[in-house]
Amino acid sequence: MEELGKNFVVDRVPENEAQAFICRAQNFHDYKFSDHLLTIGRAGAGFNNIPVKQCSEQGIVVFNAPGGNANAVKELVLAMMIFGSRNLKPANKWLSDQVGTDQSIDLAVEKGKKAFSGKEISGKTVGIIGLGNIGSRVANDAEKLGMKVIGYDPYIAVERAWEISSHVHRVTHLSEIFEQSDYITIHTPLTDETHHIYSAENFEKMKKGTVLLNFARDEITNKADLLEYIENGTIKYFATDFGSELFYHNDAIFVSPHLGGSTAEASLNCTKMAANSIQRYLTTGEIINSVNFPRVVQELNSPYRITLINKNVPNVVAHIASRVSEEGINIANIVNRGQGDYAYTLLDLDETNETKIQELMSNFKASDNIIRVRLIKKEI
Ligand SMILES: NC(=O)c1ccc[n+]([C@@H]2O[C@H](COP(=O)([O-])OP(=O)(O)OC[C@H]3O[C@@H](n4cnc5c(N)ncnc54)[C@H](O)[C@@H]3O)[C@@H](O)[C@H]2O)c1
Ligand SMILES: O=C(O)[C@H](O)COP(=O)(O)O
Repeated sequence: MEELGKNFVVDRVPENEAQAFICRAQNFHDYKFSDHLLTIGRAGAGFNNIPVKQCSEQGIVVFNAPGGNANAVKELVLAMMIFGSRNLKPANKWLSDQVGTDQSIDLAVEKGKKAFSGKEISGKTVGIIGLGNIGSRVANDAEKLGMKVIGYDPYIAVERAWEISSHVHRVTHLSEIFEQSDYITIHTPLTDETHHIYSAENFEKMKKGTVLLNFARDEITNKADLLEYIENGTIKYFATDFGSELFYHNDAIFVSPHLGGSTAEASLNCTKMAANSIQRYLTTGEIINSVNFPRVVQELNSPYRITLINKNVPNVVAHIASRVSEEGINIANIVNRGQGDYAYTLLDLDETNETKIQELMSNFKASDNIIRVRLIKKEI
């Protein structure tokens, strides 16, 4: 992988000696991370497969690839809205059950096709929950396809808000999405708030014949409630990226096997983004696109940089500064940023004496509240 540069080997070290993992959606919740592991790059958007809290406690910086697969998901979602509207799943099943000559099947088709007459998406209302990298793209393109678009996202990022067409109407209550939409799609992470958003309480508010989509996470849907509201005609069609035995033989449900982000383009984008973040972190200590540590970018102009991951408690910076001063070293630059319970420090030193630097490192390693210490030597 060229993004990692010549100083890194890929796949040729035992797992418990690796400094970095790059992964997709495999579950790490029961995994014991070795002390060698410094970072994990999730080559995708969702990171609920990674025990982020545990990683923070161990000083492991977790990166994801925001937006890297957003176009792929958007295209599939738009396709699935049309697929559901045009009854293509039951129509295809009906057609494949026809027997006879081409001529007799043609006759049956012309007679029987009216049973599958669909609806156009143009002019209809789509409600989008979550206007991040994917939701904002779905919103803009649905609008271009002639739809009226309403969106709900109480935590929308400023950059995303700027990118969204002024024709997209933002609603402030989730219930408005369920009450007003002909199509509903969700593009949020799985959180306590989004868990089972698709359940009876909200289905009850929907128009009869709504097309519902879930290409975010399985646990967003309460499956028993979903089947009940398909049965009573409220939900005309459900398209999802997450399978269940309950779904496979239901004509009103289409399931793809977690393919939203599975295109050649998205896989390459995400892997490159994760590899770039990891490479930058390992070689410069800088952090971009981390899900558990703040963004810290600072050019290295000194012979040595020490990076510290510490608990976000009072006096840590003062403690760092006094340890440096005790060694008679001059600080060239210091950046400290906190996020939640943890903080990250880049400490650039005007010092070339390696013995002094190593003593300082040992002091830091022995300090309370400092979880991880790394030394980076400026390449000349
Ligand atoms: N099916 C797939 O293959 C696939 C691919 C990519 C992402 N995903 C899923 O889609 C999710 C979204 O991806 P993204 O790239 O757009 O992420 P993103 O972080 O760019 O956007 C998520 C958006 O959801 C919003 N949000 C969070 N909680 C919310 C809530 N309770 N109500 C409304 N909005 C809320 C956030 O403010 C943010 O704008 C991912 O977390 C992942 O679970 C699935
Ligand atoms: O969150 C994501 O990016 C998607 O769920 C894609 O997961 P994948 O990398 O396993 O395809």
